[in-house]
Amino acid sequence: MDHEADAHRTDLMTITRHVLNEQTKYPESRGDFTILLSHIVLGCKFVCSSVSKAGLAKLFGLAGETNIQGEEQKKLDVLSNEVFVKALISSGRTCILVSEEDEEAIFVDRSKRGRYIVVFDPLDGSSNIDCGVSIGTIFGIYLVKDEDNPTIDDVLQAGKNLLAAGYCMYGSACTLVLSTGSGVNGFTLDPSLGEFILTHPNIKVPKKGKIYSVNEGNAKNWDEPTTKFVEKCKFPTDGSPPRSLRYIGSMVADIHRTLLYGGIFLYPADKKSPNGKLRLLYEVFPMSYLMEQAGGQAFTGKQRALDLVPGKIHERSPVFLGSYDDVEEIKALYAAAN
Ligand SMILES: O=P(O)(O)OC[C@H]1O[C@](O)(COP(=O)(O)O)[C@@H](O)[C@@H]1O
Ligand SMILES: [Mg+2]
Ligand SMILES: [Mg+2]
Repeated sequence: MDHEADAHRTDLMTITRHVLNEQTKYPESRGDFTILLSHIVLGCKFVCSSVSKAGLAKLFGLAGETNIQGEEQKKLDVLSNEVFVKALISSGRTCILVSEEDEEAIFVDRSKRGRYIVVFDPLDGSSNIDCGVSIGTIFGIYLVKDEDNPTIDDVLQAGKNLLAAGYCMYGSACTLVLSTGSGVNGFTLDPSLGEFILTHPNIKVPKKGKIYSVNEGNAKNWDEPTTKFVEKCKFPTDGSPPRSLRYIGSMVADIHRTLLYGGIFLYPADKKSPNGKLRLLYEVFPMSYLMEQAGGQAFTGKQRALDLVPGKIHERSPVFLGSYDDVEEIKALYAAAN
């Protein structure tokens, strides 16, 4: 055997093995986190399979449509929520769940309770479902203070306290991007094997990007720093070429592109929505955590996004996140305006 060639062969790493490897860094670990993640992975596989069949809904009676027998079916975002709630509770490792789809936090029954809090957006970018554009699931994981007495204050923690965060994108491939606090890794589902395989090890967002991503339809209501930033992207005055605009309208897909290609994603405050649109706990925090773990930054217009402490579970926040240098630029514009 050619040992040199063998040494250069890349290891085949499944998500389960990756998480088990991470676990060995914590000798006191009881494997609870690994079990929790395996249930999140299960939820992602289930939703991925439902999303891929969404276009057939009318024929076969899948989510959100009336089937040929005239039976009403559940909408895909409602179905996804039920899948994740069930998968998380049955892991036996969660104590509080916060979902975009549920007005109140879910406190898990004592008999099935564990140490982890999971905040999640079961189906992000849901307006893109019907045209087959990429959508996803976003999640963040916190630890509860006292497993026997979980309270809502356990959920209202700063984003910097997250233990882990990730998203699964249901796009041309099903890709799960995860950080457990030591970098960011991306896994692609091999549909025939049913396994997520490490395809994007140690993702680092380029230090500076050539793309900006924003809903320009809101431009007439923007504040001055955002307006100036976008103007600079289109009409640079430093001799650099104009930046490209890319906006999918699914946060998962826009952030995935930003992580891999660099650039900046903006959902600013505006006159109509003074807190922006995106939800702090299950959209802004997990994505900001991933961006920082990949070497980028996340800023609210006033402060580091992960330093915010939510006052309520469905609170919103403006956010600017992406390549380190691009976020520095918007920070400088806000500093100059204040
Ligand atoms: O349509 P807009 O205002 O540009 O908003 C797009 C944003 O809204 C969202 O779709 C909100 O997510 P949901 O589909 O989970 O409600 C984000 O994914 C996306 O970044
Ligand atoms: Mg969303
Ligand atoms: Mg959603």
